[in-house]
Amino acid sequence: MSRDTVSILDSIQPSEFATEADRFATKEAARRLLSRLETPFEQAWAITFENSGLISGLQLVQDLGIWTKWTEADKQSPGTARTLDELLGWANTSCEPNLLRRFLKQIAALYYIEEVGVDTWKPTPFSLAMGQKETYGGDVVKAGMDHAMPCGNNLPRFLAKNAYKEPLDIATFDNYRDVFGRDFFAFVQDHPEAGGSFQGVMAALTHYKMLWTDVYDTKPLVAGADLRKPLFVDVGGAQGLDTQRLLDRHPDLPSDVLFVEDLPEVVTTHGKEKLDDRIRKLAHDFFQPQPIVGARAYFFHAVPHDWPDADVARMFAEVKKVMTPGYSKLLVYEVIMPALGASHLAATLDLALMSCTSGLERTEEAWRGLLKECGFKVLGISRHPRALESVIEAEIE
Ligand SMILES: C[S@@+](CC[C@H](N)C(=O)[O-])C[C@H]1O[C@@H](n2cnc3c(N)ncnc32)[C@H](O)[C@@H]1O
Repeated sequence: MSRDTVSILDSIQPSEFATEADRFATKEAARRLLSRLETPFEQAWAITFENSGLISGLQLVQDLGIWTKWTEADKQSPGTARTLDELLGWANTSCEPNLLRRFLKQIAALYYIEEVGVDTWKPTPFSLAMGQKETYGGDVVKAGMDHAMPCGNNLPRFLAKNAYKEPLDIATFDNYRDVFGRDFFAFVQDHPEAGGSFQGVMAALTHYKMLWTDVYDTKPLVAGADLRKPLFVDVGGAQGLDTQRLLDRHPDLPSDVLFVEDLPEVVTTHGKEKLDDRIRKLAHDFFQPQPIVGARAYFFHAVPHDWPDADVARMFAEVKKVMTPGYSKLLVYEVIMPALGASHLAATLDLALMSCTSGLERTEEAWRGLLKECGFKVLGISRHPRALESVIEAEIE
């Protein structure tokens, strides 16, 4: 009975699922299964010691340049097993063989590479993604090292010494500043490596999440627009993926109606994604006067959630000043936290925000209250059962 169960579980492959929703539902069931099968000790050990060793190993192999070389070599000869000597030969600096071996043993024991003989491993889709820039897998791991882990490590002590208040004031009470001496967005502006890993996570998440154009029907927005004026301003738009998606949905849009705004070093340094030439990128601080006046839509995706209410009110006030009443829309593509059954992605993001930016994921009630306070009327909320986020459409009240 038990052997049959093991072989059935071992035989399940992602390719057999008809839809992404089926794959996801089965993965979640497997997670629940693991939480029933693991002993409390196994769970505590996995959460702490396994993960801290694993993330160190993944980063070390990345620093040595081995993931990239392995992925390149695998394109020539897919699935080939590689020996320790071959992997060491790809390293960009010398490394003691037994040092690398010790890390690879743990990475294999946790199934992120496949051990097929003594000192011999095959890649997995995960390890190949670590070596491929376009997947941003390496950035997600590095951002864990740069931001999430040091901040998470500090958070319980920080909250204890601040009498367990919710951190909602960046200027006076911010965990990131407690760790790094400056708030998150100030710090990443002066530290391009840490800023780059954060931008990589953003891009990875945006690729992973549902297209906003599948959650919100963009046709009425475009049909009702005067295309002699700006159409869409993606505020804090990072690499511009959401603007590209709007253009993909409406491929006949003219030049000079689509704008992506972000901090100067994001616009100049971290833009890895290829955008259509019709999209204009601008360096703009959203707490300063908005330069694109009278656009049909000002779009904020995963931007307000980085900030407490007082700061969101300041950024919304700048767009409100240039919005045309009755024409311009405020579009906010954000998590709406349910009272019951938040997904682990939404709940984890919420805590990452608390830990790194004094931000938060908001409930529908909190969103409605905040928008009202800022002088906006909610016209509708577009949701999709499989989407992490919803699009709140609002206009000037
Ligand atoms: C969580 S990311 C979301 C990025 C993008 N909208 C997305 O969903 O992928 C927040 C973005 O806000 C930008 N940002 C932070 N402070 C800013 C400011 N004062 N002015 C403009 N952009 C800012 C960051 O650089 C970052 O790209």
